[in-house]
Amino acid sequence: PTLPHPSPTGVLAVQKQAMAAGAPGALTRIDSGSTVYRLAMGKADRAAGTPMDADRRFRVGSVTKSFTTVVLMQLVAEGRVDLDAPANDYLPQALPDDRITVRHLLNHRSGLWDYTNDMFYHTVPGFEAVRNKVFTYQELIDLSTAHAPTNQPGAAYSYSNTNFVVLGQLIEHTTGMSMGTQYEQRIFKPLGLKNTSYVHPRTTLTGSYARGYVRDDDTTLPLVDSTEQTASWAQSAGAVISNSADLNRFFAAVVSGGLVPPAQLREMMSLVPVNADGTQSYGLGLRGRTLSCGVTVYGHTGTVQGYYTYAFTTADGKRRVSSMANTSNNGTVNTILGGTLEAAFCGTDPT
Ligand SMILES: C[C@@H](NC(=O)[C@@H](C)NC(=O)CCCC[C@H](NC(=O)C[NH3+])C(=O)[O-])C(=O)O
Repeated sequence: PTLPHPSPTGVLAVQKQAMAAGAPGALTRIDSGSTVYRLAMGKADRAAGTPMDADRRFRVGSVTKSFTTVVLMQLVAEGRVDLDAPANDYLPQALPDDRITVRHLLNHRSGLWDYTNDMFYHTVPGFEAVRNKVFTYQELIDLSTAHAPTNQPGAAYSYSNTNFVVLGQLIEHTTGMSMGTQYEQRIFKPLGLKNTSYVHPRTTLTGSYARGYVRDDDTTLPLVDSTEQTASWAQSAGAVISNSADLNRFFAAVVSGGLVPPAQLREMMSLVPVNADGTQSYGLGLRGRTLSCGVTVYGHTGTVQGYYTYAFTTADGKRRVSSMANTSNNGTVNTILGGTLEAAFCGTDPT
């Protein structure tokens, strides 16, 4: 089906609403065939008064999970990892349940508790306690397995950062190489993603970037500048830094088979509904969103202190959008920002 034209005015309306709800700034880039829309407003740096622009780098949070999945699926294609084998076959230290398969980690059905539930129960104190900390994968996994599982392996979908921390440990243990090197050699370099990096545990962003501001649980308190952090609590579940152009190029490459062979791509894009009306789904390290005009788009969302991200593509890679608002712990902003998908793919314009 041919898509409606993108609505740049619809994107601007969404970004304006996100700012009214507390985001210091927002940016969106749409690549639609050879047409590019770059839309930004508000501030990239509140203290300096620097205006936002659509090319600035930012922390992409869980969009990292799609990068980690590409590395893993390349290992599957190379015959080095079997999706349906017990994850314990590939780990230095066993998970409590041998029935957890590699696939369960990729589709959030392992039942492993998400340690961030405890870590960030109180948003700003939790963040301040870890922002300069460096964790090993095992330390994060141990925080999770101190809790009972949320479900039996395979029995239910339960989103958990722990799954992708285990996958980071699995990839490093299997290849003997760091995640950073794997991202660089298997994705960043081949695709020429010059604005994408994995600098864990370095805390600073380089080049032209947006600062991020996390909101306190007491919303009467000022925003906290959360730009510099090790992101070691997230690592292979959320520590990639990128920009809208690179994310759009990445997801186009994923769905057009430029990064993983057809068999593995089919597995990644096999979506299982995860909400009541089926408009939200999950494949392997990929979220699916079915929009009002009937199109299902593939990609991932991201939430890391100071940054909300949406990065999605059509199944054929012809139209992609990446949006970011530089605040977090503000569900209203996060929901509003999701409206850029409707504007970009369905031409929806609330004005
Ligand atoms: C949901 C999202 N997941 C991710 O991006 C991962 C990396 N982030 C999280 O799990 C949220 C960590 C806390 C953020 C903090 N929240 C709190 O501290 C809440 N008390 C904040 O909002 O900055 C996704 O997959 O789309």
